[in-house]
Amino acid sequence: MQSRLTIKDIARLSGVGKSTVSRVLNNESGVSARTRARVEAVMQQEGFSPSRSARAMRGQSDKVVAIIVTRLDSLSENLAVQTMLPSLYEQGYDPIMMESQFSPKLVEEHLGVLQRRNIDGVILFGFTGINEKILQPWQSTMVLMARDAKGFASVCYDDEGAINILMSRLYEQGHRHISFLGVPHSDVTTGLRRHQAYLAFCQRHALTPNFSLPGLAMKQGYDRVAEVLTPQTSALVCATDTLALGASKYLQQRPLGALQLASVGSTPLMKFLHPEIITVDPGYAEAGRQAARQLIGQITHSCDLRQIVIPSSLQ
Ligand SMILES: O=P(O)(O)OC[C@H]1O[C@H](O[C@H]2O[C@H](CO)[C@@H](O)[C@H](O)[C@H]2O)[C@H](O)[C@@H](O)[C@@H]1O
Repeated sequence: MQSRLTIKDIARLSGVGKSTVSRVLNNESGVSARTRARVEAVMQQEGFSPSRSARAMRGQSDKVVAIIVTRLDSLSENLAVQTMLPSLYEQGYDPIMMESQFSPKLVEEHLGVLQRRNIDGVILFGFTGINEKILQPWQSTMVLMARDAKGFASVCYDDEGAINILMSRLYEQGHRHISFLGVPHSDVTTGLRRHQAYLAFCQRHALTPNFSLPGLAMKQGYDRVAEVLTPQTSALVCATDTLALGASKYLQQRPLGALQLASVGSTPLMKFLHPEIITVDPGYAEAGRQAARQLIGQITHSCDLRQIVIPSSLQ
């Protein structure tokens, strides 16, 4: 049962000041482990769940959801977030943004804070290495983005489909020496699945694969593109727009003759800077819309936990 106690009451019962309780709630530093444990024990014992009442007292929204992105500077995640926000606002939800930096530990910490603040739900951009156990308390009020997990709602991209579309287009155009710049297999979706789709296409069409898997950063595309270029290479598929932007900068500085670039992303920046690059849109905007709709449905108990896969489309 939810308690009617205030932060002041918790401070009194724990023998600390209000600011210390607030620090514990916000997971801030400056509180000893012993004090933190004492305050948490009191809150648990009293069934204390502060945020709704605190928000209501401040005249703020009582409907709050969190969006945990992996990187605030990710073009693809921003596109998804941009379409989540209007749906959330429309239904009266205030979003809180957090960043995980691909750190499972940070995800755990963020979820701890959100749980203590008793928020309504979470949209979590997933990644390899997150311990699914820490997600369990959120099973009915969480939507995973770009990853699925048994028993959770999710919105994913068709990684294999995106690469197949690009490879088929290049093959139709007559390219037979197609290289690939990607992401290490430790990243199961953007890394392993996209690379495997490239290899499978090469095998089906008797093409010789030529690839490098540097990572997600633009600089890695710039630094490593030369590794995959041979005198025969006529096309290059990049697993992400960001890698393609790095590769194209390298190619601008050292022109190597005609080379058709292709990438997964189709972000506005890429379309503006390089309309000549063939791109596939994995459906980031649609994914954002669907995730917001799904989460609201879960919070209001009006929809099941669905696993949604957004189809890719050639742009
Ligand atoms: O360079 P970006 O615009 O950031 O796009 C790169 C890829 O970002 C996303 O994948 C990465 O983050 C996912 C969580 O959002 C994570 O699950 C995945 O392992 C990471 O590679 C996005 O899902 C991809 O489509 C982008 O290509």
